[in-house]
Amino acid sequence: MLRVEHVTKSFGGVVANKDISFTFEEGQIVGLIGPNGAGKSTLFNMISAIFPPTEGNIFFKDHQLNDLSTHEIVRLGISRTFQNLQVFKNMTVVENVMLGQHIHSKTGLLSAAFRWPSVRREDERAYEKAMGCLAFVGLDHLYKVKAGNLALGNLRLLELARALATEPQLLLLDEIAAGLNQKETRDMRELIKKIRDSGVSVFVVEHDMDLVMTICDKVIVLDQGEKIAEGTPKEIQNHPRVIEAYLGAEMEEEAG
Ligand SMILES: Nc1ncnc2c1ncn2[C@@H]1O[C@H](COP(=O)(O)OP(=O)(O)OP(=O)(O)O)[C@@H](O)[C@H]1O
Repeated sequence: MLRVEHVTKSFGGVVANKDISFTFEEGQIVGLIGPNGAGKSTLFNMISAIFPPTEGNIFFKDHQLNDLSTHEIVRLGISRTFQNLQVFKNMTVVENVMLGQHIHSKTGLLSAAFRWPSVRREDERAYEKAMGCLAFVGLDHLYKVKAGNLALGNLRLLELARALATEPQLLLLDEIAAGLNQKETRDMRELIKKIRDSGVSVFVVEHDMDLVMTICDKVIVLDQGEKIAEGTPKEIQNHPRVIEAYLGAEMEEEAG
């Protein structure tokens, strides 16, 4: 479904991703982990066409993604959530999800928001679909509430519903469980499995190891921009380079 081939991304002198390659089979939940600054968000940003790789290629079902726009990526069937929530606080929950169907990137969402009255008139079906997505994540009862009044857990569900509204085949979740309490994290875990079971492949960047290790079919580990390991959760947990990378990061934090 997804092929990342020798991808490198440099920001000036900083090499955020260095010669990364892997494949992603359809129907899986794959985890992308690594210490802070390892390059996880950079890789997600390239797969969702926020920016292109400096070198290498990314393919989704044989479409090369390198030069596509975020609109085109969404149309191909890739959707994502962002680490920093991107909701319109003065709009209702259902309106936020409807906007997501029109466009997905930060700037795209903004321009859709400016066109909001016409967007709203445009499509009865968009409303029905948005309500369906809200029901799927368990947020339909709050459809009329202003997004600004939602607690964090529900905001994350809203982002998820909005990403699902574009009917993705591949869903990228960037730290979807960050800041959630134990129960919310457990519920999120079940929801991610439910998404996978509905036929959507899921790629998760996550710091919650428990979540990653219990739901992922495969885990890819980055450290300082390089892929240092790839395997089943069990293989990854016992992998010497992974242990070393995390211990190293912890020791750096303690020292400084
Ligand atoms: N737009 C940018 N300009 C310059 N440097 C960047 C940019 N984006 C990321 N970097 C650098 O690239 C490296 C990888 O960052 P990235 O955000 O991809 O890591 P991460 O694994 O997602 O980290 P975290 O877990 O803290 O979110 C870091 O050194 C970061 O400072």
